[in-house]
Amino acid sequence: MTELPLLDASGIAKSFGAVRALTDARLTVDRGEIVALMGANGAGKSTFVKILTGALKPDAGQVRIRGAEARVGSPAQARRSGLVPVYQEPSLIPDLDVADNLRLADTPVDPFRAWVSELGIAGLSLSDMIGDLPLATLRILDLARALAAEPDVLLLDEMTAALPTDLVEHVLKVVRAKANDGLGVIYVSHRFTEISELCDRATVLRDGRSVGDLKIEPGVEERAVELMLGQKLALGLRDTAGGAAHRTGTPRLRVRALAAAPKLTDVSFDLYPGEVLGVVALEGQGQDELFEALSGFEPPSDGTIEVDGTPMTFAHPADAIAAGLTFVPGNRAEALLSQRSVRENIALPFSARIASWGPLKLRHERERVGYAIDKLQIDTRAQGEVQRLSGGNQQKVTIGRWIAKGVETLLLFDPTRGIDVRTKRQIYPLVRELAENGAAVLFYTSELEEVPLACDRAVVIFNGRIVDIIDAAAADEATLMRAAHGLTGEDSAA
Ligand SMILES: Nc1ncnc2c1ncn2[C@@H]1O[C@H](COP(=O)(O)OP(=O)(O)OP(=O)(O)O)[C@@H](O)[C@H]1O
Repeated sequence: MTELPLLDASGIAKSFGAVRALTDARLTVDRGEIVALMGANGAGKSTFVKILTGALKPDAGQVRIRGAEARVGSPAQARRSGLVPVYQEPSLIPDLDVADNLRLADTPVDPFRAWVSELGIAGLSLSDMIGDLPLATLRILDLARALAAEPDVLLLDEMTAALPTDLVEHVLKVVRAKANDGLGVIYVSHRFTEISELCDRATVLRDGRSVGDLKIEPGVEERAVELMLGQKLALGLRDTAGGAAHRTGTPRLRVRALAAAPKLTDVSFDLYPGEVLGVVALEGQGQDELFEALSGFEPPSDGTIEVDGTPMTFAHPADAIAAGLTFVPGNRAEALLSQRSVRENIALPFSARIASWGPLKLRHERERVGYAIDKLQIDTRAQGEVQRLSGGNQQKVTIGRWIAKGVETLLLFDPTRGIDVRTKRQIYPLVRELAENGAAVLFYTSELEEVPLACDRAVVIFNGRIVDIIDAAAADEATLMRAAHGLTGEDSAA
């Protein structure tokens, strides 16, 4: 007799007003199985995960656990049924410390601490304030909390989207080991490399409907994309030629011996107009401090920054903005006015010049906003409030703003977090177009495969210093990975 599936959800439907997020979603997970839930931005993945874990009530459908109807009417009920999520956005309360957050959710402290260190985070104190911790650490804490609850089915919604490669490796190892012990896992991700490394099977959603199941095997990627999008898409090619930058004359940004506590020790580079300069680093090598110093959020402790040949001191974000430096933070919550509309959010930078608005400018603004929405294919079905968009569509809004407005110097910190494969392919040429129109772009990405697709060169930061500068168009992931681990030249050949 074949064993009943651990989890079996079928016929799930959910609408938000006029938006039909799910019409007929289904999936099954067996004991010990890791199932990828795939779909383009806005396909309904997060809504599905929220329904399965009691955060949303479905309009229709059935959830069965080992063949018996399951009660998932609230998060507590779902948890008692063994279904435990890590949602797409960090769920810990920023104004409380770690210990208080654990108390609130009745999380046992010792297993939590054991999972935190197993997952690669050292030196966490229970008195650390959540609001002071980097996004990547928060994601690990969310996962450690979920594992400490001893689930039967773990639902991970883009858990790794903000994680650099080394932490991703820890997560994949732990999840695989738990599955080997019998845990069922639902794994939502836009990262194919992780899905093919980790998952046994994929189930694909398109426009709120389950459209197919695929066994993960070599060559499955193309078929998965076709199912997700309803059309074929060429993968793995750079769409635009590189080398728009002429690295002569005065750089837009000249950084020398920049240091910022605790991790940035000595970084020097030049960024030229017309150039997209990648930044490659594993978790906590100083990249957060570099972007905070350049955007005026945390003044550096040492070193110099010149913009177009003029020395600058950024004591406040306003100083960096006045010098033409635009920062797009990795944490979209910091960048968006969540209760305002998509259009208002994209038009935000225009309103800085409100005094000079006339009818022509307004029309120009509307056209530019429309252009960005169109170019990024932002799903505007729930456009009245940006917080109602899917995660990937919110991320597109943070970028769309600068596509609409145009920029001099753009500091992008992991800009494609949670964005689907098709839109990523649309974003790289748009970033390159900004550069070709004279912008200088600094582009940190936690996804190494983006470097050759988007950048001209990449600086590799290890231990707070630049250890390598790589010609990006030719850089493969293995080369970048070795460099990110601090292995260059002869070391890496060994
Ligand atoms: N509270 C809400 N109110 C209105 N619409 C919503 C709400 N939550 C989700 N939606 C809409 O439901 C649809 C599906 O969103 P969902 O977040 O489930 O997509 P997703 O597949 O997880 O996308 P992504 O890959 O971008 O995270 C989207 O059109 C979204 O705007």
